[in-house]
Amino acid sequence: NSLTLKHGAHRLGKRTDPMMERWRNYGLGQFIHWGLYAIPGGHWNGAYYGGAAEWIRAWKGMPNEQYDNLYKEFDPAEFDPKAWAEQAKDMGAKYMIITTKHHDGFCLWPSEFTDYDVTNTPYGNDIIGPLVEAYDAVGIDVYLYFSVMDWNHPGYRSKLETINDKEAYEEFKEFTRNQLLELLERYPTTKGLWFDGTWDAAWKEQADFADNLATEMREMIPGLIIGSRFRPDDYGNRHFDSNGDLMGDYEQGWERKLPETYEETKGNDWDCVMTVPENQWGYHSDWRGHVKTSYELIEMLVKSVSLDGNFVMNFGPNGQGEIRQEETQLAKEIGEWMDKNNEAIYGCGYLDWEKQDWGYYTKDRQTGKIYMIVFNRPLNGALKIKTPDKVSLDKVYSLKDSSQSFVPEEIHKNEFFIHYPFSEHIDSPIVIVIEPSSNEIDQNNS
Ligand SMILES: C[C@@H]1N[C@@H](c2cn(-c3ccccc3)nn2)[C@H](O)[C@@H]1O
Repeated sequence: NSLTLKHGAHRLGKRTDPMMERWRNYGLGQFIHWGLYAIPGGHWNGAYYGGAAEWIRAWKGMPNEQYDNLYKEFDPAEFDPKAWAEQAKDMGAKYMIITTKHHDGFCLWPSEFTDYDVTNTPYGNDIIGPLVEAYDAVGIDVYLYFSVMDWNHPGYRSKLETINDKEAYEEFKEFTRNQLLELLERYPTTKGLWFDGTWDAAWKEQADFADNLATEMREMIPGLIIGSRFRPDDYGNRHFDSNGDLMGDYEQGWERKLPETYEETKGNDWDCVMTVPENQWGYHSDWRGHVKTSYELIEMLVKSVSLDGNFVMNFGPNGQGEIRQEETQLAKEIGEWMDKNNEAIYGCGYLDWEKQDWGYYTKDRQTGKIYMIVFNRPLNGALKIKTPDKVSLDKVYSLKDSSQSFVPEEIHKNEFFIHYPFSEHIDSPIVIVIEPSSNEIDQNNS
């Protein structure tokens, strides 16, 4: 039996409007984490910080007042929003999420409501506006990342214990509302907000405030897309309300991890946001541990799309506003693969055929075309396919060369082998297209 919630999910099932349709067909996105934390880049006073670089202020090796004076050094001479947008375009990203304000509270836009923003730095200019403009100009939709948690604001509290806490927090809520409405006012082409820093107990008590604020934001920009990490329900639950229903427009919980099965996605829209190293969002000058290859990132992208999600790869520009060489190389390699294979990504999603060891299926939601994206080729070159009843595989060909067609060998009822001649050296995933046969429709109509 379900609880009656005032501030639980306001919609069951997926949004079906055009803005959300556009969102679910993106496939690939770019996250950009940029701010004052890029200046120390994971080091301070010659010491190495092993945590996430954008969290360096929380490290005992970084005295708060020293961090809080970094804004006096912010002057990114190499910042080139057009170049960033061009690179993202070449990589094949369809949307970009930019940190407007991270947990440290520093604002990359001129905010009327705080002095802790770009205008009070040697650089002095708005960062967000030129980025929105540059990305809009190349047709990449922009989403604004906003951290509710704000270590700089005097009214911020992680929990509300005293009367003072509650009074201070009321000011903080007003400040948060003001900044969000200001962002939507200043950047009306933004398609949505990516909220973070909403796990605090204090925020989890703000169901009514957050619900009203979400309504207000959607009135300002109809169709605005907001994930499940923004608001708490009547009992402080985020992502899924106390009845287990998804709050917001898509599930936003897949941070540095991916679902394994379609069942885990609960049939919701979702995005996965992913770091290149194990756990660095902001710029760290000394990446340690495993740094993902473009092969791994492409596999995560394909896996996301095969389970009806979007995959968002993170970039952390340095204190001068440069994209680091490792990320430039990855963007180039991913872009090369996307140039040849994006037909199997854009506008595609989950296919309910049994997953096979060789890789992932995606299905074009418009045409019904099926794509086999092969990562693990069997030593005998035989790619197994198990189909539902009444499906025949009468048009199968290589995406790279549609004249290279295949005649599947039926080995059992609804079970086939495609014998792919893995003669030439192949070091990136190949895509085989299966065009749905019309006879299934005939049979349905027969
Ligand atoms: C999108 C990513 N979310 C931020 C984050 C994640 N976390 C976090 C906090 C507690 C447990 C697990 C993760 N804290 N901040 C990271 O700093 C980055 O912005």
